Amino acid sequence: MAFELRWGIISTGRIAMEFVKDLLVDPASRDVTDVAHKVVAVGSRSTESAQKFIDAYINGDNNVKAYGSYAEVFADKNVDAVYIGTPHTLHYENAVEALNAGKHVLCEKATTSNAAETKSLIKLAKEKKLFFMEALWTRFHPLTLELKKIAEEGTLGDPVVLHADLSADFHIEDKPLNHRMLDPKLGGGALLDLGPYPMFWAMLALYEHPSNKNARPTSVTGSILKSTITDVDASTSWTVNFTEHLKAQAILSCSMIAQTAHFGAVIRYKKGNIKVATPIFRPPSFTVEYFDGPGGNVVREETRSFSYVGGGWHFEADEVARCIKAGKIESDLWTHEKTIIIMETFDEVRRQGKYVLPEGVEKVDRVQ
Ligand SMILES: NC(=O)C1=CN([C@@H]2O[C@H](COP(=O)(O)OP(=O)(O)OC[C@H]3O[C@@H](n4cnc5c(N)ncnc54)[C@H](OP(=O)(O)O)[C@@H]3O)[C@@H](O)[C@H]2O)C=CC1
Ligand SMILES: O=C1OC[C@@H](O)[C@H](O)[C@H]1O
Repeated sequence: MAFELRWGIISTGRIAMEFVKDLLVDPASRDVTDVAHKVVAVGSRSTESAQKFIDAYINGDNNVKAYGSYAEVFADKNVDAVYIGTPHTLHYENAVEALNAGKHVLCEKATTSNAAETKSLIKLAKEKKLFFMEALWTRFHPLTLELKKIAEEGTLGDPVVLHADLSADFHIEDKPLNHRMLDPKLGGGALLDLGPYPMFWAMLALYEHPSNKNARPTSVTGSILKSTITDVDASTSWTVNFTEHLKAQAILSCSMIAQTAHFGAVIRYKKGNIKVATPIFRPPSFTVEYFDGPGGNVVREETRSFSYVGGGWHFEADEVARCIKAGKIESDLWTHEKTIIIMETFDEVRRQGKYVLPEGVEKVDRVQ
């Protein structure tokens, strides 16, 4: 009998819609039989919006509660886990409230405004013995699991350099100033929205590589180009070195004013490359190139492609359900530590690039 996780959703924006649509996909379509999902409540800043969301994406199911506040979702006894799909800078207070109400939490990326908030949330989750995870969905895709096996079985040797970019032209010139990509109060800009994905590939390929022995990054450099519309970052690049056990560097970038680059991520190993197709949040394929020797001539190339029913968010939902079923408070695949490292890196990039969030936005330890 599958363990059924009962979800409460807060917010009715684009990603909440994608996530809920995936919760409704039959787990059997992805060969999952141990866990299942049920949406029991949707909370929005207006009851009308919550009801519209239920009508549009949950087939108007009368058993799903429509609430005009997030607090009512947290208070609902039938909710086991809360999914947070609000803008980044609201995640902290939303997650604190959910955890204090005794709910497990899956929280969208960027987890919070800064690392101090993330650490504070994780401390609270531990105290309450509740599950907490950043919704880094790419980590749970079948493609990622397969790529990791190939990357770590030894033939390619250690990773040396990784390049990853995520850019998209958001046409910000046509957006209102309170749009979440433009408003500094909502943590607008490229880094907090798109940056988690280049950073994810660095974490997977470099941090998680067995030769790195879980060593944290040894240095970070960052450069920010501000938007001409508001004081958020339009294009950002950064490097992350892992030099304690590896000699490896990640060269990462993101932009909300450039078209998506033709390359996604390239991981360069001593004896080959892995090329991850774009878009790097949900790559359809990757190609492995094997070298003949030190000259770096490619002698063999293999491409693997992946497809499934749904958008790909259900894999992270399955992980949440499995962890909660097993009584875990964190995922082994996407640990609290990885989320903290990402947020610390973003703090440092913002510090170097002089992107300061407005007074009062960062609820814990404002970045100097
Ligand atoms: N994992 C992924 O693939 C993706 C993740 N994301 C992440 O999800 C979060 C939300 O992104 P997205 O869904 O695109 O954003 P949207 O603007 O589409 O939706 C955000 C929702 O948050 C709620 N909200 C609460 N307070 C505010 C506020 N002050 N301003 C605007 N909205 C508010 C609203 O719901 P209501 O009115 O019902 O309360 C709104 O619909 C971000 O942190 C982003 O990084 C985004 C896209 C993809
Ligand atoms: O998580 C995301 O992935 C896809 C992007 O389009 C989006 O802005 C971002 O939030």
